[in-house]
Amino acid sequence: MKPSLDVRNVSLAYGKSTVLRDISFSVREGEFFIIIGPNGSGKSSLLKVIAGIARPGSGDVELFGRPLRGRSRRTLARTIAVVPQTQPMDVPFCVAEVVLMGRSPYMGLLGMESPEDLRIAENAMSFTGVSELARRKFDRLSTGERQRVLIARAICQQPRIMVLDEPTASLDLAHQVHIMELMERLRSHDGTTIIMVSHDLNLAAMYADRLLLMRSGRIISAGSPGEVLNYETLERAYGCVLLVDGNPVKNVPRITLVPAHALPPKSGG
Ligand SMILES: Nc1ncnc2c1ncn2[C@@H]1O[C@H](COP(=O)(O)OP(=O)(O)OP(=O)(O)O)[C@@H](O)[C@H]1O
Repeated sequence: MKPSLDVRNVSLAYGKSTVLRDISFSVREGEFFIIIGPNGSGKSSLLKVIAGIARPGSGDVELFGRPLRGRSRRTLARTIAVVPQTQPMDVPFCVAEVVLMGRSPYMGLLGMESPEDLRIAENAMSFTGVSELARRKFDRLSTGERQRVLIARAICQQPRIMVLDEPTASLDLAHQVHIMELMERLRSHDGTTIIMVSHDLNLAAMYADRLLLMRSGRIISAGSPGEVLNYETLERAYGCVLLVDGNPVKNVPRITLVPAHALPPKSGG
């Protein structure tokens, strides 16, 4: 399959601080691709570069073989949709209005929605299970509800690539699985490429076709969950003691944090 995303030798600095160093990888069309790594390793910065929000100091990004550089926001928004980290925000709109904003890259100069735009927005709300919330104020929703509304908005863009920054953070277990299943359905039904940042290694292992493990702005490892999630690589990346064994539900590694008090006493001490 052809790559939907090609990142070549990308570096990024904020002022004098370099946060991405010579990053290269590609993502196939319809792939579920998850970026993992410790805090501050550059995951969100990488997503910003991929989505055209941050411009790399050097290197190139291509979407479906065409350079990202120079494309207008409107054109870009028809190819790639971003679901940002959910934070409480002051948005004076109801859910239906927020979701419909996802159609703006397709609307005319007057910004009037067509019956087709409304139909797409309704389908997106139904897909993410937020139709009953349509008239509620967005900023009064729970974190999980807001997350699903932002995903519905992104779906309205009808993107070929969906980029999500920690979409399951602060969600309960059922909602975490729900969000991951929604993404899996988008991938398998529509062939949408899913690129996600996650701190949940076990969830990532269950859903990702491939993982990218970062540390200090560099790629430490990339490949299938089985290739990336071994304890030497993970302990090097995270600097803590982990147990890696087999997941009883799926044939992928399972990661368990080992607290200091659970370690056997050192012999000869
Ligand atoms: N706008 C900014 N200006 C200056 N430094 C920034 C900015 N955004 C991020 N950084 C720094 O860049 C580095 C990488 O941050 P980034 O948010 O990409 O990491 P991350 O892997 O997503 O972290 P986390 O897991 O904590 O969300 C960090 O040291 C951070 O402090």
